[in-house]
Amino acid sequence: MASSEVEPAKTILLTSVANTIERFPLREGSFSYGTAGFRTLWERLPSVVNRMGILAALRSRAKGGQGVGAVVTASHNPIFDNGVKLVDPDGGMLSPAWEGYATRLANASQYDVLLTVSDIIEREHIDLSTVGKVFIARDTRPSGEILVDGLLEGAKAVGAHVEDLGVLTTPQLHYAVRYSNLNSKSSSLQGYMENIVTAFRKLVELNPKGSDVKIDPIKVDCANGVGAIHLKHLAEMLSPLAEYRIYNDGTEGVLNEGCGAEHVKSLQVYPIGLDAAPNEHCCSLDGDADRIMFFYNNGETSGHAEGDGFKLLDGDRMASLLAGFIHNFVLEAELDKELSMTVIQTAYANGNSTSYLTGQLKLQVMCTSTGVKYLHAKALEHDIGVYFEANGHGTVLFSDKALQLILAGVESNPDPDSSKKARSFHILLQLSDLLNQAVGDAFSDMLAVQIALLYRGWSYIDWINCYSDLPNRLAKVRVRDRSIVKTTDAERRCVSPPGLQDVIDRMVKEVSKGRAFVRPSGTEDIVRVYAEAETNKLVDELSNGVIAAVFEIAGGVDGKQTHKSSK
Ligand SMILES: CC(=O)N[C@H]1[C@@H](OP(=O)(O)O)O[C@H](CO)[C@@H](O)[C@@H]1O
Ligand SMILES: [Mg+2]
Repeated sequence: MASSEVEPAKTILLTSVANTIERFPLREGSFSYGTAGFRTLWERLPSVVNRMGILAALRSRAKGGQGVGAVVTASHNPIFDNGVKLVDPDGGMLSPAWEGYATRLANASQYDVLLTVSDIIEREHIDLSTVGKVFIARDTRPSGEILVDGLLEGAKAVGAHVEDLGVLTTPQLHYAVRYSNLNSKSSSLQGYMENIVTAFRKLVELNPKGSDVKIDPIKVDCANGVGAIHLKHLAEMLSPLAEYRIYNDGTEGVLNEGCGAEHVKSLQVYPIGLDAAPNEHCCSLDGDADRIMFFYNNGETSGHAEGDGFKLLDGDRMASLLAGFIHNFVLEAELDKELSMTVIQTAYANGNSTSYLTGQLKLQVMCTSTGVKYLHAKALEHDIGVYFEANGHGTVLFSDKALQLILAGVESNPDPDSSKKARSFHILLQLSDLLNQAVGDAFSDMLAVQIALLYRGWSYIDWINCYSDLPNRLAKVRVRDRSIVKTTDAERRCVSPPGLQDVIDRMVKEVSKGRAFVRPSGTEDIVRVYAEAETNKLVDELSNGVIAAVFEIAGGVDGKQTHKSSK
């Protein structure tokens, strides 16, 4: 574009931005684009969401018009919260370099919005002759419909074509964005569904034990959220091969209230309305279906009615099951010399899961900071990257090199029945289709776990018997200013406030298998304290000691702690 044309184009764009933001006045308070985008009470969000529409369109134009996504969701949080998160053209989280723009835009006065937009156009060398493309989706929150209007307006004001995909799970939106920019798969919702259904069916057929097997039915708590809508459809497509019994489908209960992945994980109790008979396979999705927790009732009574016999299989368990399962086929396909495979965890992974992965399965394990974007980025550095947060976010990524080698193996061994090696190539290919390559996805994770258990002939009991979790505690401490707490070494060590880490080190040294760390939450105004040790007694001592130290050294407020749970 000739430079003389730039200024008028920019003036038109800024006028259009000025018009849209005027309709969505800034609310009180400050906003920060954190681990999960922006999240707060929905009434505070109209201006933020409108500005994220503007930013999504700018991001798309900066990427030469590739599709970008914006999803309106507050995941596992209460129904009156909402949020907005942007999705990059590869289907992953917004580039960290743009998170700063997001925060700046969200807090800017009306006038500063124009300056910020102008600044982004200059810095990112945005060619104003490109047209942007923005995909929008939302979860089932009633406020979503209102907020989406602002998002739509913002994106259109910056000259983007907007496609409102309606009520989708967060991973479905990530998938749509990714494949709208790649031509390898259909990016439509139907395309998403057919892709995982086909991969699942083929994997059942490829089972080395034969395809005439019974898949254990699974009870799925959908947290009264968007997962229920799409799981109903998925269940119809997979019937009668597999059976999904849907609970908390949103027809009666309230989103995330007494149910969902966060509820079962933090309280270690069954979701409301789901009666788990001993050893029945169950799981819980969160409100936007990007994470999943598995659980069962082991039949023991503990006098704690809500959680009697409750046994949780979390993200660490998924990492170890799927990593071991996939590695086995990598070995059988004789790809282990050519492909690097790594499991990525965060500091919240139970120490015994890490020992199992490295000691028993002989796999490489790496640790990153909390937040899917960090795990995802690290996974991309490897040919096969298995990443899971303990709380159930995660997937398995296959590099282009891995896919090429697997495809070449399938092409030179078209008959999976010809050898174990041949079958392994076919299985790996289908697993790479089943597992969402854009982001962690409760549906594809659930189906992948079912396949791994099916092939192994395992129940949840066999799965849980791989290792036993070290007793652990996760607590929240409210402090005056959590930004003074700074960490290093993938958040495992605290460098500020001074002296805190020394105290933690001294306490950890005193307990067998002790480990503890503190970090400021990226999503709540609190400091998180994690501790684990060999016994419940020791972990309580360690956890309480560290909580007290944080309170004293980091400026605690509101009593010693606000919340504590065992994982
Ligand atoms: C200990 C923990 O579960 N932390 C969660 C939580 O982050 P915090 O930064 O700890 O608030 O929310 C993130 C976004 O959903 C999720 O990625 C992460 O795992
Ligand atoms: Mg979620």
